[in-house]
Parts: sequence; structure tokens; C-alpha cells
Amino acid sequence: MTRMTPGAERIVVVGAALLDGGRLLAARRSAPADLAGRWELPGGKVEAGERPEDALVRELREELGVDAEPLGRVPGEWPLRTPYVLQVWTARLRPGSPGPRPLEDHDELRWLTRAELWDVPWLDQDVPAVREVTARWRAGV
Ligand SMILES: Nc1nc2c([nH]c(=O)n2[C@H]2C[C@H](O)[C@@H](COP(=O)(O)OP(=O)(O)OP(=O)(O)O)O2)c(=O)[nH]1
Repeated sequence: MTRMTPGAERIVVVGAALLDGGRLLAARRSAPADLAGRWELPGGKVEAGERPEDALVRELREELGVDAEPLGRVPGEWPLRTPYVLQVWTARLRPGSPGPRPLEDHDELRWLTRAELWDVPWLDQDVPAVREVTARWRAGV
């Protein structure tokens, strides 16, 4: 018989390291109040039965109006508030995709060069993930 381990429920939030021309897209949250004004990797919760890459494409379409292609998982997983954990994929815009617009959840977007990466106040919980992205980015991802 399979038993659920108490406290084992865990919901994955996928974040996109959307890269274009050597820049990374950062998005400023407009809600909820405790996260508003801080910057994150756009994305959202993976739904039951959904593949994380599919969730990423869906969330980027809903939130930014773009047609994105996931490239690869950034190794690691970062705890958010229970029961959420953040996983990150690198991604790029498919040819012909509209440019990103802040349609939901965000009120400002910025394409950051490497030199500008730490100019925005990232959510605290995103900092280790963004650091990991940088390591990959440096390696040419
Ligand atoms: N998308 C995203 N969410 C993050 C990041 N860091 C972080 O703490 N979060 C939090 C904010 C939210 O509490 C949760 C994701 O919720 P969301 O509002 O973006 O996802 P969603 O569109 O699927 O949510 P919902 O409105 O359908 O409930 O994870 C991040 O880098 N990207």
C-alpha cells in the first residue's frame, strides 16, 4: 500500500531564464502585496499532470504574450513559501514571437545585460536561482 508522507506535498513553480541577444528578462511583480515591486523570473505554478516545460510555455504566453521555447533545466531547486519550490529553465523566444509585454502579475519588464543583472531588487528567494543562471549563461547557454 502506498502512503502519503505527511508534509511531502510540493508544488513546482517554473521560472524562465528567457535569454535574448545576451540579455535576461526580469519581471517586476505587481501582486500580491508582499511580493509587489520585487523582480522575478516570469513563470508560474505547474498544474496537475502538466509537464514543467509545458507549464513554462503556457505561463509565458499568458503573462507576457510570447511564444517561448524551453532550452534546458538549470540544475537546482529553490524553496519558496511552503509547499512551493522554484525550478528554472532557460528559454528563448521562437522566431516571429511578439516581444514580451506585462499582461498579468507584472508592471514592468527589463532585458538585463550581464552588467545590469544585479541592478534590480530580485525576490530574496530568486537570488540563488539567478546566480545559477549566471553561471550557465557565462558558459554560453
Ligand atoms: N513565477 C514566479 N513565481 C515566483 C518566483 N519566485 C517566487 O517566490 N515566486 C512565487 C510567487 C507566487 O507565490 C508563486 C507563483 O505564483 P504565480 O502567481 O506566478 O503563478 P500562477 O500564475 O500559476 O498563479 P495563479 O495566479 O494561477 O495562482 O511563486 C519566480 O521567480 N517566478
